[in-house]
Amino acid sequence: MGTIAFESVSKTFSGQSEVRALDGINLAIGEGEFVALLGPSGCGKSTLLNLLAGFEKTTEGTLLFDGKTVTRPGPDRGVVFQEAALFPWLTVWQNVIFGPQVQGVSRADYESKARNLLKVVGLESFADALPVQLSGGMRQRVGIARVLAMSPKALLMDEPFGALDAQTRLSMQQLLLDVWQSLGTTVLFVTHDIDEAILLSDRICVMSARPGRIIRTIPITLPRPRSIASLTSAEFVAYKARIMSDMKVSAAPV
Ligand SMILES: Nc1ncnc2c1ncn2[C@@H]1O[C@H](COP(=O)(O)OP(=O)(O)OP(=O)(O)O)[C@@H](O)[C@H]1O
Repeated sequence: MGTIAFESVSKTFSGQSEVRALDGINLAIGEGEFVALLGPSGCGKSTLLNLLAGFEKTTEGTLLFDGKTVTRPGPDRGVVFQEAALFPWLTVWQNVIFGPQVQGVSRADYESKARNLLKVVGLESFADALPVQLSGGMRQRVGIARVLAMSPKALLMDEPFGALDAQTRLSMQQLLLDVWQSLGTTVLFVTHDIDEAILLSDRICVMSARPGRIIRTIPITLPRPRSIASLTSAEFVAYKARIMSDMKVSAAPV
């Protein structure tokens, strides 16, 4: 469960001027797979994720989640954005249990799961804190726990660590590797960051500038379980060189 299929999906935004954001996207993601979308700003990465989240509608093509056409948002697809959308007036614990409570899950069913999630994200001792008392990285940890508390079949992550400093970002990448390793949830992860895409994913889809197309799919076969130590392996560096060349990224002239 948690399978994703984009079949010839295109998206045009109409307004004063039309914007062809995505063109002919074909992408099949299997259960438990971790796929990164990598590409320049404005290439349609967020649009692709928003279609799958059910926030936007396709213009052409078919988009299936677990074999059913995506028509609206749903708890089977948990979305994590750059800034965790926490309720500032609720404690960490109340934020994490909010979704299951609203869904009518019984307290007995959500309580042990939520406690475990807080442990997994290293925030057991902050259960009673308010979001304002937390750092950006801690807030993002709560955001992830909050989404996972809904037991989604897929996690849709849109630059979730983009606003964090380099060191916090590394620790969040490690956390996500560990969470994914233990839960096996399907993940679609949007990023600009080549290192992040290689470290985390089973497969990287490189997108072109607008209109967004998938121009290259690169399987990443670095051994798992991975850790941030993988960032310095020779294999990792070889992947990076190849992707930089695919994306035509080169050192700026001095
Ligand atoms: N609601 C909208 N209405 C009109 N145009 C839009 C809308 N949403 C996105 N676009 C346009 O579609 C294109 C793709 O945007 P999108 O945000 O998906 O790109 P992105 O790859 O995620 O960029 P970034 O990495 O900068 O977030 C852009 O040109 C953007 O301006």
